Amino acid sequence: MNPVSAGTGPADPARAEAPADPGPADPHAEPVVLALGSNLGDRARTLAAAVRALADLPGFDLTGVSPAFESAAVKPSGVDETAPRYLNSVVAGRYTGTPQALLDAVNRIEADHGRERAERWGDRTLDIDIIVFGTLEVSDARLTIPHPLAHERDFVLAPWLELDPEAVIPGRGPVLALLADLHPTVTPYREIGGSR
Ligand SMILES: Nc1ncnc2c1ncn2[C@@H]1O[C@H](COP(=O)(O)OP(=O)(O)OP(=O)(O)O)[C@@H](O)[C@H]1O
Ligand SMILES: Nc1nc2c(c(=O)[nH]1)N=C(CO)CN2
Repeated sequence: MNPVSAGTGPADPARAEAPADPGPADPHAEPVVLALGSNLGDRARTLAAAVRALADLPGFDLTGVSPAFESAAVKPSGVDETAPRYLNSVVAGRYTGTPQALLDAVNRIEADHGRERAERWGDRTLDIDIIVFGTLEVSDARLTIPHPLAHERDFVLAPWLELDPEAVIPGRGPVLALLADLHPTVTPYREIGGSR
């Protein structure tokens, strides 16, 4: 089974006008899954803009965008019902660069959307985490892949499962089984996307 098997989810409406035949897939591209989150500002608009920025990224071929899910903010001290609620979505694609180059790119997209880093798990306009990068395992000062907390976050697993019912986190197991073990905190929101 393909550990990521991206591309089975709904297409991004923002790309509906793209040419129908994108040509053959790059054999060197790795299937990647990214988790997007926002709890400040116009969250749906920000997530849609982030999806478009990813689609425009050189070397990134967008293959799927999940519906958005809403949930209360998880803080280091636990669920904070007083904080602005999050919208989360998951994006699948194929990427030809290195994981570090993808991290640089997503950090730039976050910065372009006003992301500020003040406190751990602080409220944010946009967060983009790299969840998996093919079957690669990375552990260096800047990057841990698979994302070390993805398996325990239903705000990551629930949208990902919608996109890919066969998804697996290398070393952790099927997303379906991981999600079944969690107390559900998310509620469906709606499709993100929108026009440019
Ligand atoms: N898989 C990954 N995806 C994104 N960032 C990562 C990853 N692994 C390590 N990092 C590092 O984490 C740093 C902090 O990221 P960020 O501020 O977005 O964390 P956070 O979103 O608050 O927390 P969390 O990583 O638990 O979601 C980034 O600058 C990056 O170097
Ligand atoms: N509901 C929710 N809570 C969070 C989220 C998130 O995306 N959704 N992201 C965090 C740090 O990345 C911390 N807490």
